[in-house]
Amino acid sequence: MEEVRISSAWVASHSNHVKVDSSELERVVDNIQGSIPKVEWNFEGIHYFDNGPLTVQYLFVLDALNFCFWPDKDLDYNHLASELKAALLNDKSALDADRLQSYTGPQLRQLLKWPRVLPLEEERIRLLHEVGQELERSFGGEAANLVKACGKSAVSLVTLVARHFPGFRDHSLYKGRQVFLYKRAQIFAADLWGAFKGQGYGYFYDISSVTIFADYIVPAVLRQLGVLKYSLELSSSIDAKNEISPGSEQEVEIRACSIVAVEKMRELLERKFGKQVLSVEIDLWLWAIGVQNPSLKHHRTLSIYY
Ligand SMILES: Nc1nc2c(c(CN[C@H]3C=C[C@H](O)[C@@H]3O)cn2[C@@H]2O[C@H](COP(=O)(O)O)[C@@H](O)[C@H]2O)c(=O)[nH]1
Repeated sequence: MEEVRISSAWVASHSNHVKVDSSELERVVDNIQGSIPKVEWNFEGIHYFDNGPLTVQYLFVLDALNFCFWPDKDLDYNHLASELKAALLNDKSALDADRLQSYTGPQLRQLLKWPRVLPLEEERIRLLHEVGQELERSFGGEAANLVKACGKSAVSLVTLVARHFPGFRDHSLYKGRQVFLYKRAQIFAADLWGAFKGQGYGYFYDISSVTIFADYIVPAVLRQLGVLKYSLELSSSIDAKNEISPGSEQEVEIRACSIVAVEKMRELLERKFGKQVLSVEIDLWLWAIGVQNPSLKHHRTLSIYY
């Protein structure tokens, strides 16, 4: 995703609150002796998988809702993934395009076995409807057709998803410029790649183009590793669990600098150790570290993008 790399690099070079610390980056890479620990996709064993188009539908709906869990301290991604799986095992048509268009908040809560209002619930419903309507209008109701239309290119898939589904257009304005981050659109491509083990619906000749998925866990891990350095003001705000406004300089810098840090890590792995690693693999390693550390302090932004 050239536009993600280029616009994130611009943010990093104009950043006021966040810096990528190259010497710490080198230390981290040396510590692991240039080998990114391998983390299996679905290491948690929570995802639906049947090796067919229903898996694609599942992953698309999952990534349409893959954002903002932190406002409810008991809710997390695992819950969403495993309850959507349970819903499909119980009723194979639960995520059909016509059904997606008719879910109400209480019905979604019931589907996810969640006892109270979900964070950003109205947005989740609006996005489910958007996915159902556009899948029906342009892709015969099936996310699998969306994937077939991308010609085995992850870049085309991300572009196609963003073009058809406004809820996936994860971008910001930073100092007047448009910055592209595309977290959920890119993670959809990566989830297909991971679930189908790079075969069939998961084969993309350009999977190396995908960047990390700028969420609230990976930046917190990079900060803990010392690779991201925050200003005193930003550090105190995050540690005090203050909310950071969506689209603020601080928020965009946190996300963009995380992308840049991992791209630099990738370059270093190649230059120093001759290793070619995908950003997706680094992402999964960092994310797995983060979710296994419940005391990790992450930034809190109300957003449908991550
Ligand atoms: N960068 C990055 N961010 C990711 C994921 C995933 C899940 N990926 C699945 C794919 C294969 C694996 O086996 C995973 O199961 C979720 N998130 C983000 O984390 C946050 C949720 O955190 P918590 O509130 O603690 O559940 C939220 O912003 C969510 O969007 C990832 O892989 N990379």
